[in-house]
Amino acid sequence: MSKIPIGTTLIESLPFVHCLIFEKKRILCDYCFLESSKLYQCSKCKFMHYCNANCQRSDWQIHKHECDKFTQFTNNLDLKKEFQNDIVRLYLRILIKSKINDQSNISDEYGLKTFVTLMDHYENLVKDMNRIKTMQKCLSLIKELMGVDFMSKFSIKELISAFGKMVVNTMAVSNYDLSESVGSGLYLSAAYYDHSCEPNSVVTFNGSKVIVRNIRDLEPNEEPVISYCELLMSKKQRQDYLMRCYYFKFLQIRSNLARLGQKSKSHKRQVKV
Ligand SMILES: C[S@@+](CC[C@H](N)C(=O)[O-])C[C@H]1O[C@@H](n2cnc3c(N)ncnc32)[C@H](O)[C@@H]1O
Repeated sequence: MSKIPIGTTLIESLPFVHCLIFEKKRILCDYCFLESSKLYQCSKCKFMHYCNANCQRSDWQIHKHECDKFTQFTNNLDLKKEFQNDIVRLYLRILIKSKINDQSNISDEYGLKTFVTLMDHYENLVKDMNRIKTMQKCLSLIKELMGVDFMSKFSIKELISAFGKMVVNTMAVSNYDLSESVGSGLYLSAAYYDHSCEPNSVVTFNGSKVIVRNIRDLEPNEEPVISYCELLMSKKQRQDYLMRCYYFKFLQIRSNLARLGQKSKSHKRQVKV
């Protein structure tokens, strides 16, 4: 096995689910997150905007389950306001894709993770009262929008696990120069990569596509690692942040030896939950 030269694209893939931040609606396409001088509104719900028919078609697999329900926003402005919160919309999309579309065992082209194999930190999450309150609030809004029939398709355990997978694995999607956040996305294989405060790889985005590249040569069997946090924070701040958001105490890069035999996997920025 030879070294992986610096700058190699380790992962370039579309999200499992993603959601444009509300402030960027009518500026960026809801599917590809790219700017367009002309965006076409979904004629039915009038809530989604796409740059072309291809993007609308690609999003339809999920949007067809929301579209009818989003029409309520015309008469229920309070509910519309609640759904400006990206976390609620992303959570709804995760529930649709994993269960209603039955995609929980499907991986992306790299095959490192499926929705089923993502970490959910179930035991930590159920003890985390702040996140549980946020989850309950999201669920009551999703129930109001989607109805009891939709909710009855999920067990409590599935709802908690899906929320855990969202908060532990979702990346905040930035624009091309990482200067501002444009949305959030759950990327299956990129979610395989662990955190390091001395990362050997970085995450960037092209629209809603994630791109992971190594920033130095990687030795054979060396795991790509990315940073989950702002590296300018003090060590204590980083440790607190990683514990609060990802439920682990960062000491050092986890030993590659412990990983031999696993498939090689490779910045993630936390969405605010
Ligand atoms: C997005 S997942 C990373 C992938 C995970 N290792 C897996 O195989 O599914 C994030 C979780 O991985 C674990 N993790 C990531 N980096 C770590 C590190 N440097 N030390 C200990 N645990 C880490 C934590 O449990 C964290 O919540």
